[in-house]
Amino acid sequence: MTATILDGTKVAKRADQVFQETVQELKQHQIIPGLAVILVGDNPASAVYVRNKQRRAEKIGLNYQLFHLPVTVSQDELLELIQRLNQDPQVDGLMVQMPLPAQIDAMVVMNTIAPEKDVDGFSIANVGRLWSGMFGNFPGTPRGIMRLLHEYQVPIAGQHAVVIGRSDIVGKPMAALLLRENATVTIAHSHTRDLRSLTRQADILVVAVGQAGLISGADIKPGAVVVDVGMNRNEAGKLVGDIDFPSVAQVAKMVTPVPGGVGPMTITGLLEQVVTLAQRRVEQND
Ligand SMILES: NC(=O)C1=CN([C@@H]2O[C@H](COP(=O)(O)OP(=O)(O)OC[C@H]3O[C@@H](n4cnc5c(N)ncnc54)[C@H](OP(=O)(O)O)[C@@H]3O)[C@@H](O)[C@H]2O)C=CC1
Ligand SMILES: Nc1nc(=O)c2c([nH]1)NC[C@@H]1CN(c3ccc(C(=O)N[C@@H](CCC(=O)O)C(=O)O)cc3)C=[N+]21
Ligand SMILES: [Mg+2]
Repeated sequence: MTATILDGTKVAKRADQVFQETVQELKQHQIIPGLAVILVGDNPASAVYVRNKQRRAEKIGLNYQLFHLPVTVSQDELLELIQRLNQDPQVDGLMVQMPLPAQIDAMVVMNTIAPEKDVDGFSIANVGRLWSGMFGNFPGTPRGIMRLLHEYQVPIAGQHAVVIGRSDIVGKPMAALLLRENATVTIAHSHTRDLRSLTRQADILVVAVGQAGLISGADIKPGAVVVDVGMNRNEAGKLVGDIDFPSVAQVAKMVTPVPGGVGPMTITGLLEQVVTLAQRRVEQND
């Protein structure tokens, strides 16, 4: 058996076409959805993601603004910029690229962004909304993954989903979204005993650790759907995920590649969030 590839690049392109049409319609209401991204310092990986975001945002017609601050910026200066953008009616969505330099407290930053503009969904208001089943802004990666699973009509209700990783930006919100759609969810992390006995029970396995080759074909249930969030560089400098793709593809029903899987869908999740916020602006005007 060889697994079907969950093609994030293809699904992301299709989503962009839909978003582009929605943005055109919004423009007839004199609304141009705005996304502001704050990048601090010159982390090379962040530069790649921010460039990808900009390309996609401009393609669908968003008013995209990048604020690139030096690595030495003070926390107060960063907070002042956030407060100014919180007030700016042109800005529907505002995000600060992670990671941040050591002099800046990411928790304070995330909770200074107005919750209604917090398109990453990192603020405590949005985390609360996520876990209590309300409408809110939710992180791009899990949002994008849910969209990918829906596109391929992966059943979720009643399935056993195992999420490896419990970070605030991937693992926890992933578990919350799967739970909201009635999966039975297990969250594993570095203290989990006998990880493999859990992964072998998963109908849906999401791997978000940051360790190349963590999961191989022998660790999964035949016919499972495997989502690889990991992004690692191998010895050759090539981008690889957390799974041993060739062996997993022999056993799984569906699997995401790296690159071209979750990465592009993360940006889709973000753009979807910005467009949704701008649509609400129209509804409020009507
Ligand atoms: N494609 C995309 O769009 C994105 C990709 N990523 C990538 O996904 C990966 C995870 O990112 P992120 O969540 O931010 O990472 P974190 O480092 O914040 O979290 C990693 C998680 O993995 C757990 N873990 C570590 N080792 C093991 C192990 N041996 N067995 C089981 N669990 C383990 C940790 O457990 P504990 O909590 O106990 O420490 C932690 O919960 C990274 O490779 C990152 O680059 C991230 C965001 C978006
Ligand atoms: N505030 C904040 N929000 C985030 O959503 C956020 C963040 N900080 N910091 C870092 C992580 C990571 N992330 C990715 C975005 C795009 C790709 C992406 O485009 N990946 C492509 C290409 C990658 C490449 O070529 O290097 C792919 O997988 O095919 C990956 C990862 C967003 N994150
Ligand atoms: Mg990917």
